[in-house]
Amino acid sequence: MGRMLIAEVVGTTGAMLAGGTAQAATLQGQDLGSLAGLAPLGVTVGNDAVALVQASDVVIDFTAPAVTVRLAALAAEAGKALVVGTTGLDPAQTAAIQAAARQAPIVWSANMSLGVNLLLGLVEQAAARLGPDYDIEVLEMHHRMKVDAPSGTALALGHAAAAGRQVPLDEVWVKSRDGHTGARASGTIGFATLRGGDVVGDHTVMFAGLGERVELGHKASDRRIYARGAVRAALWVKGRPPGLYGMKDVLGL
Ligand SMILES: NC(=O)C1=CN([C@@H]2O[C@H](COP(=O)(O)OP(=O)(O)OC[C@H]3O[C@@H](n4cnc5c(N)ncnc54)[C@H](OP(=O)(O)O)[C@@H]3O)[C@@H](O)[C@H]2O)C=CC1
Ligand SMILES: O=C(O)C1=N[C@H](C(=O)O)C[C@H](O)C1
Repeated sequence: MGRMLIAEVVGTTGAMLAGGTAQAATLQGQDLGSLAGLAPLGVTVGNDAVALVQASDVVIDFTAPAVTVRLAALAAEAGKALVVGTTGLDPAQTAAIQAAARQAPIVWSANMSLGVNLLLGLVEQAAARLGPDYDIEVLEMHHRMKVDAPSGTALALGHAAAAGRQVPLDEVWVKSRDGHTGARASGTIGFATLRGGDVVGDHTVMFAGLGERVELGHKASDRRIYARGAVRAALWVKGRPPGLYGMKDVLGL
């Protein structure tokens, strides 16, 4: 995603690349433009997150949960805006982002695409309308390099379905199944995770009733949609008051 984000920032009117950090020693000092397959930009990879936050109006983060928590703290300290795409945060890490959003404007979304954010509303509506006689299952597939499961998007879809039913997701979720599970408990929301190849991101929410099944889904075929959404969020969040925002706010959905 880092490379995609560089290309998207450079190609977007009104946006300018202030810098970027990476972890790998081999990347330090390399030109960010060359890394992204563009002409050299004269801006190189660093490893100083404090300097990056100081140099930026908005920081875009697609990394790993521990990095996101640190960046959110730095953004809060400096009062700088942050866009977070990273998934797989645990409850304590989630609380840290929420706390940082009291001092800085933060857009946080498990999926920056327009299609998925539209789907979230449709799923909430379907869950509310179809009612408890329809069993809800969320199925997702991603590329073999993905490290967290279920995907952030699958969990967001689960939250949307739970909101439609007016129940907290963590009281009804079944994140995986194995062995003698017994019959499906009524009212639960199940998750199934597939990993393989170069799948960009497939999500399906099934509402399985007796005699029919409704399926709502989204298939991403180009990771650029995420970068495009993130840069749009960055332009939107600059200058906003502190708070935790979502793509729904950015897209006006
Ligand atoms: N919200 C959305 O729309 C989307 C969210 N994502 C999420 O974004 C995250 C990243 O995904 P992806 O790009 O595929 O993952 P990658 O593993 O390819 O990239 C993660 C990057 O984070 C960097 N990183 C890790 N630790 C540090 C550190 N301490 N300082 C600086 N950089 C660091 C790594 O740098 P290095 O290479 O040097 O190790 C690497 O470049 C995941 O959580 C994924 O789920 C992905 C796509 C869309
Ligand atoms: O890691 C990915 O690739 C993606 N991660 C996000 C998620 O966990 O939902 C968004 C998208 O599905 C791609």
